[in-house]
Amino acid sequence: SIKGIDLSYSSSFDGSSLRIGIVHARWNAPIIEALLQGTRDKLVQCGVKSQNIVVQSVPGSFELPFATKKMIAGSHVQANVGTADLMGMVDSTSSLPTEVSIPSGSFDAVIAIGVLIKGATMHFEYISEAVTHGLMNVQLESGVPVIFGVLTALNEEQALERAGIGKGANGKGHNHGEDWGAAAVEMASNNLA
Ligand SMILES: O=Nc1c(NC[C@H](O)[C@H](O)[C@H](O)CO)[nH]c(=O)[nH]c1=O
Repeated sequence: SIKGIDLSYSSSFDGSSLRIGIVHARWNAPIIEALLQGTRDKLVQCGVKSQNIVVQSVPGSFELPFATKKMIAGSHVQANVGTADLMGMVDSTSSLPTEVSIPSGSFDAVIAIGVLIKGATMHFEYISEAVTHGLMNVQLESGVPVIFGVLTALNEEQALERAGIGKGANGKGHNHGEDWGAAAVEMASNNLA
């Protein structure tokens, strides 16, 4: 489609050998949850194994660049046991969730997800600008693709529509998480080539 990513092309990438990180903010949680689900579904649809998807949350979008940098650098992240098991770092007697250190170079791409909604002050503009530049810097410095999954909405309805859960007259909208999942598989695959 003209507006979105040409999904038909990106679905030709095989995600079965990829390890993808997702860092998401917790502000506007219901919208985050929908975006996270859309992202996960698309990753799995592209062949990424669920145990190779490591999800970490941070308080808000302003924390996304720092957490993304740490995830790429390799540090203690709250990994699902599947990933830890895969790396042979956790015995089966451990309880969930497991804090393990994921070695650097573990992720082929990281998706940063946040929902910024304009309030009455300039807070929104400053965070949006800082987060956008921050994530771009992490990507260029690390050489690991960072997918920009931050909605910068002027009102809640705009955000809901972009998470595919809109309530407006023109329907529910499109879940942009699907585009981010497809972009992650494409960029990660090309980065390995
Ligand atoms: O203000 N609105 C928002 C917000 N503020 C918190 C900020 O990201 C950060 O967590 C704190 O400033 C602490 O550093 N974070 C969001 O993800 N969306 C918003 O809409």
